[in-house]
Amino acid sequence: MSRQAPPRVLTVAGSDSGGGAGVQADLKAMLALGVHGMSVVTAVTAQNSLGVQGAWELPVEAVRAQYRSVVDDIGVQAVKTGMLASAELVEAVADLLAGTDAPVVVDPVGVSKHGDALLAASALDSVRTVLLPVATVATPNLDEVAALTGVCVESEDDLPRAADAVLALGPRWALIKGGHLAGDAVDLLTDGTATHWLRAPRYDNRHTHGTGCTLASAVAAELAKGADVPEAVATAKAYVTGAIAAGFPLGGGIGPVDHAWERRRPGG
Ligand SMILES: Nc1ncnc2c1ncn2[C@@H]1O[C@H](COP(=O)(O)OP(=O)(O)O)[C@@H](O)[C@H]1O
Ligand SMILES: Cc1ncc(COP(=O)(O)O)c(N)n1
Repeated sequence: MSRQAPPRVLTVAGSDSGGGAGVQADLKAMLALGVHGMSVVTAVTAQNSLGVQGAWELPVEAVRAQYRSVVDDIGVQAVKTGMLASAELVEAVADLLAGTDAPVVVDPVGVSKHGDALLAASALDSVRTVLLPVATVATPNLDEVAALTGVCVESEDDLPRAADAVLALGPRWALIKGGHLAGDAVDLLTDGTATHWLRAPRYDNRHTHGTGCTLASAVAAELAKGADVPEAVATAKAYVTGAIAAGFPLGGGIGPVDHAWERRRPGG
């Protein structure tokens, strides 16, 4: 007797050879949260704990073909986007996503934790004008907020202004990640009407490679399972917080979060 398929979630993102961020992090988070993860690879990076040693974009045709293969046969209950590399890819992906009814989580990935560029400066305008308008939830970090809106966040008090500036670009919800501030790890979720502060203890752990990818994928997984946006974000925040607390050293630099932290707990 065959069982019913779990909810299906698609990541449209770059590959991280080191396995800590990008498509690899996305698929691990999706597995941990009980959905079937699928991928459209947009770019391949040679990457490890020390940095990004090289990056190669895939042709637009290859990105479109992967998307069609997945969506036309298997179907998706949620989509997450990550590294899109160039204006051409941002526009092609936004065009594909404009045709889906599934919720779309856009993580507007700009630079890696090591400071390496993952998006061409010339693509920022396309992110603003065609990608963010198709997002159900946009999840920028503070550097991405500054690059996209010009708003500089220096403390928690600036988060509402940042969220308003991101919402003005068209996503239904903005989740502003305050992970780069000092103090508690505070994020702000709003649709312009409802406002939810998400507060977690800051873990003094430098092994945070892949935090943003993991959070956005967890939001997509929960949306695919039927949660509404505030519920999905609350569950995803708890999941990424546990993964950061359990982040481990790997190589000589910044190690990854532990996607399987719940299974490693006693009794998990
Ligand atoms: N040291 C930390 N301890 C706990 N939570 C953190 C820590 N660093 C980041 N976070 C949280 O991880 C999530 C990802 O945020 P962030 O690291 O800012 O994203 P990005 O990877 O895009 O730079 C957010 O929920 C943020 O608050
Ligand atoms: C392919 C790819 N996608 C996204 C990130 C961002 O993750 P982080 O901000 O943790 O470096 C990355 N480093 N590599």
